[in-house]
Amino acid sequence: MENMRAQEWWRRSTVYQVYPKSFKDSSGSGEGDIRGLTEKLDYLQKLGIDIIWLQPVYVSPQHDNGYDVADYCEINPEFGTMADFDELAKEIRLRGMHLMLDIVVNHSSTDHKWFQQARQSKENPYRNYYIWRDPKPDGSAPNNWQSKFGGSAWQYDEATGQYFLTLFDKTQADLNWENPAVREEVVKLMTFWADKGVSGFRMDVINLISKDQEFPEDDGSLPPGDGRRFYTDGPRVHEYVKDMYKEVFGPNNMVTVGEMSSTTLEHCIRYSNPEEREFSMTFNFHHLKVDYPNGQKWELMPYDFEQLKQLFSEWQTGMQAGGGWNALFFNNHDQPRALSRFADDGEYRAESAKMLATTLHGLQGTPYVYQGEEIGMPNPYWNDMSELRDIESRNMFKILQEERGKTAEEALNIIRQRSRDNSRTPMQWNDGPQAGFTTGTPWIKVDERYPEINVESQLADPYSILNHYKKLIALRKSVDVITNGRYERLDEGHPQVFAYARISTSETLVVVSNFSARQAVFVLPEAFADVSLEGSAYELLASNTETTPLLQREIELSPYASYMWVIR
Ligand SMILES: O=P(O)(O)OC[C@H]1O[C@H](O[C@H]2O[C@H](CO)[C@@H](O)[C@H](O)[C@H]2O)[C@H](O)[C@@H](O)[C@@H]1O
Repeated sequence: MENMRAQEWWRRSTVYQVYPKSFKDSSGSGEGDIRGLTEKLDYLQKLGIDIIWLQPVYVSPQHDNGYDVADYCEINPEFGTMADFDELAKEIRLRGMHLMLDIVVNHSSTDHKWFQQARQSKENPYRNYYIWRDPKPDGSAPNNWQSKFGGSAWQYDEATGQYFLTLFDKTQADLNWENPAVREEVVKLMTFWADKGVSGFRMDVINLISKDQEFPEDDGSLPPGDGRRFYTDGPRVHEYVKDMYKEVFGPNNMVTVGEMSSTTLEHCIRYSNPEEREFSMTFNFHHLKVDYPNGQKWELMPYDFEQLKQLFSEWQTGMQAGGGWNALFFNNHDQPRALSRFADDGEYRAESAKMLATTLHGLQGTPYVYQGEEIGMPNPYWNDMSELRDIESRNMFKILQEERGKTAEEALNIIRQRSRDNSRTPMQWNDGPQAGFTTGTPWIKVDERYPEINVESQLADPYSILNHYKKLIALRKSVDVITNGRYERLDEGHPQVFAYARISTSETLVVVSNFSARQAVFVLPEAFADVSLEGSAYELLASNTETTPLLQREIELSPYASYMWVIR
């Protein structure tokens, strides 16, 4: 396995996630596009990025911003043409970077020709591409499973008198992976993109593809009682993933990441241990639910810091022990900005952004940087619902009032903190009109703090958040212990500090971060008793304060201070 791992270049890589609609508009349409991304490749190369994860640019009615695909092998005209895509892929290759595409095959759009055929009649050859069930005798849905975007997971089709399954929006029909023809279609479409030279895939909610064929009622004995236990990491999922590896990922030597919704450590070890021949790595979301009271995303509470540290530690230790590999992230297009959620986006914005970055980039796994994170973009302030675009947020705004007894103001306050649109505002390139994102009217508002927070100003400042990211990305390539070191948590329930070590035979990395707005003192465990000796061989690799702190047993940390040292 060690030999196999050595060849896996992506273990030292950093991935940059591009939400194309908000990255860079080259045409003045108000929406980002492929050419806009091509214009910015030099920026990403200079940042040190190895892999660009491009979110869906396929033909789609855009009810869920591209996660509702109507044609898997054509480019949505709003994003450009296939020639634009080919040009992008070529320019990425020329810069020595890699392109990773988003593959969304738990479901397709109901606009897809397969679904349009399937709904014609029960006898149509495409009927079995989707999941259809008869109503209960009283005409209601086949079971009580809930859509992740709110409401029943079943949609009634008047014409044929059956329900079809939609775990997300009602226009995202779940594909029937039990049908070998569907699996063949998926291999075919992935082969199409592999043949175009893409280096890998990010597989959307891929652990939901195998459903319990009994489709049982969820009796609520296991929270959240919405049916997910019957389709999450389901009965045949590993078989299906292994087939994709055999047909596409393996032969094309691809880097792949599976997005694993509500998953377990045991399954993620199986998905990402190279001996299993499934994925290169997995995303899990447990650490991003530490502010969900009783698992409820649409209720508010301050985040549980101890739980956050425990979850990181459990996944670091568990994945190491089982030979799995983590995709490391604090931000993505579905999450509010981590800076506003876990730290301070006001007075200590710069310190906070660097602290979160240092904490994450010292861990084992492959780090993902979500556009705007590298300049410390915070959640924007939403004045009212008319400013929001996300389908989930709009559905939930209604549900919170109609079914959960919230006033409009309470519902808006929840949406402000939880909405996926928090991370979807346009990338802030400079302090010009619309932050340099578009010459037109942006599809979603630009955060008003852009004159202060933008790429251009941070490129010019050696101490900027952007340059801090650049340094961390480079360190992963030069300091071996960051890739291979054993993880050990160092703080024992410290109320403000997260501290850990990464240990190999020749190096020890120490990362200490203050997650609070107060001064903190942290004492390293006994094993580090001798590190403060003058002249001992340690080096400060990353810091977010103006001081150069000594590595000694007792470490003082100013608000949101964070340090990374290596001892050799
Ligand atoms: O919160 P989890 O149950 O662990 O699920 C993880 C995320 O899954 C969904 O995200 C992805 O699929 C959606 C449908 O294709 C798409 O809308 C989204 O953009 C994808 O990333 C879910 O929407 C997210 O909220 C969860 O975080």
